[in-house]
Amino acid sequence: MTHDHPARTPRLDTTDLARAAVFAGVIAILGLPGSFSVFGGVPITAQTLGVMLAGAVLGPLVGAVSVGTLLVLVAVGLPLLAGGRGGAGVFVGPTAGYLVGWLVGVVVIGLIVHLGGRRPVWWRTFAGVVIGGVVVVYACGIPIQSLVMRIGVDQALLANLAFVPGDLAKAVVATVVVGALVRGYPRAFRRTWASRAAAPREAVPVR
Ligand SMILES: O=C(O)CCCC[C@@H]1SC[C@@H]2NC(=O)N[C@@H]21
Repeated sequence: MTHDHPARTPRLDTTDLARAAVFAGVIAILGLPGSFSVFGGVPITAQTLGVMLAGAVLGPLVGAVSVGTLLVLVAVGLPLLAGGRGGAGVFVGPTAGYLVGWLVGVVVIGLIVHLGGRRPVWWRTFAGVVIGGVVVVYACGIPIQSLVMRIGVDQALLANLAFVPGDLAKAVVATVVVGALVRGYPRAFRRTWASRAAAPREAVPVR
């Protein structure tokens, strides 16, 4: 005899943590080419590509663990941000809002890309990385930048236009990479929290 088991609360296991650590490493490595400062101490950086990939591949929960881990390591002083920066000071500087935006953004990306627990399709991946990895990151970053630098939000917004072409290019690269992974290494997406949460309830034997 069997009956439906209530939907399981997905738990993080060691594989999830290992995957989160790998992507925290990917984001850190993408900081190695350095950064290009445009205006007011907010650099152009390839690390946002890593955030996009973390959300799109790992999903919202493991993606958040990945970015959260990187931010904790930065806060305790590891020089993991582009240009070899780190330390608690960055969380009160002009880029503080963007860093918070990475954490919120990775969750939004994961939720959109893995909507309904389905495998990523290109248009949802692109929409997810643009909304979570660009719109959400700017929405968190611009107000804090304007506060810290004591400039108008409109001025900060205008300065941020410099990031748009590069960030859209990163969104395209992230979409292509995720598409290639879906085709060539679909296992990469089997363990996302969203897909496990949406999995059909298991029929468990009643003893
Ligand atoms: O290194 C830091 O302290 C965080 C950098 C934040 C850079 C922001 S993220 C969105 C936009 N796109 C970029 O390439 N740079 C800015």
